[in-house]
Amino acid sequence: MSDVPVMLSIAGSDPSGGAGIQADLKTATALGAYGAAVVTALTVQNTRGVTGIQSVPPDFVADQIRSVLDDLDVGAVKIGMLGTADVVVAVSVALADADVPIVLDPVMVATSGDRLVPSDAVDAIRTMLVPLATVVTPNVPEAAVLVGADPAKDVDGLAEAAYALREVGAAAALVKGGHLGGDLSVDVLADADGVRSFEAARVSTPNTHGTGCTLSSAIATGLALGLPLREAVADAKAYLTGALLSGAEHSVGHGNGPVDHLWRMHQ
Ligand SMILES: Nc1ncnc2c1ncn2[C@@H]1O[C@H](COP(=O)(O)OP(=O)(O)OP(=O)(O)O)[C@@H](O)[C@H]1O
Ligand SMILES: Cc1ncc(COP(=O)(O)O)c(N)n1
Repeated sequence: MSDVPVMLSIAGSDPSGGAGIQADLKTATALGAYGAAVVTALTVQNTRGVTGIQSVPPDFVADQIRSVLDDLDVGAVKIGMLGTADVVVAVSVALADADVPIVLDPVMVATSGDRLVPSDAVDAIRTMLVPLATVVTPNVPEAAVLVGADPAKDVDGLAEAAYALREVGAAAALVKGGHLGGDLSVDVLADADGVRSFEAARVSTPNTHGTGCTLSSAIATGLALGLPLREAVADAKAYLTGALLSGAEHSVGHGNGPVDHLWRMHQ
């Protein structure tokens, strides 16, 4: 009997199914891992936006994490929306001694533009979680907030922000360029070996709900499967690009629809 690789997502719920833990579990499943999930917050959300947030008590989030880590052989953790500063603290304490790769998606704002965490939570993410991360995966505005600089305007700016995040204490940083526009969608990784960029043709589609969640959980799944970080990022980017291309052909909801997590099954 062989062990199943386990990816644990610690994130918020998106009841419309395209982002948050729902995206993470679909991604882990699609990529061949077992997906486990600790819920940190409930959102009232659909493809048009977020209209409510109910956070889970911090101790209850920590208890969920300990319960899963005590029992399952977790190969990698993905952290997404945390909701409040107290939940950030609880998650950092619960994970402090866990010997497992951590992918930190410092979720601050949804695709719809709705804010998902208050500003004191951002400070806690910077000081308590970034130093625990194997890789942190901010978009352009999130990277700017975390390093206290102007938002990147081009690929060189992505690299500068990625370097700066290593100074803040992340072992590696992947700054995502989805917000930069252009024919290519470029993300830049800074790790101990230097800088590498990951490019994909930009997909012309409104259906981008959940891209950030999907990329970070795909990276965590790759790490849980035993891939080195750069390979996990390359595979995750290819998986996300396929999901965007297939999602552009399918319609779910009436706003920014989701990517198609199960695109390989639909081919
Ligand atoms: N239209 C697109 N075509 C191809 N790749 C894209 C597109 N939009 C975003 N991406 C990719 O999706 C990932 C997430 O990028 P983005 O910078 O948008 O992060 P995010 O803001 O966290 O996500 P979201 O926009 O879902 O909130 C990155 O790998 C980015 O390059
Ligand atoms: C519960 C939850 N978590 C995260 C996001 C960000 O989603 P995106 O990947 O579109 O930035 C979201 N909209 N909802």
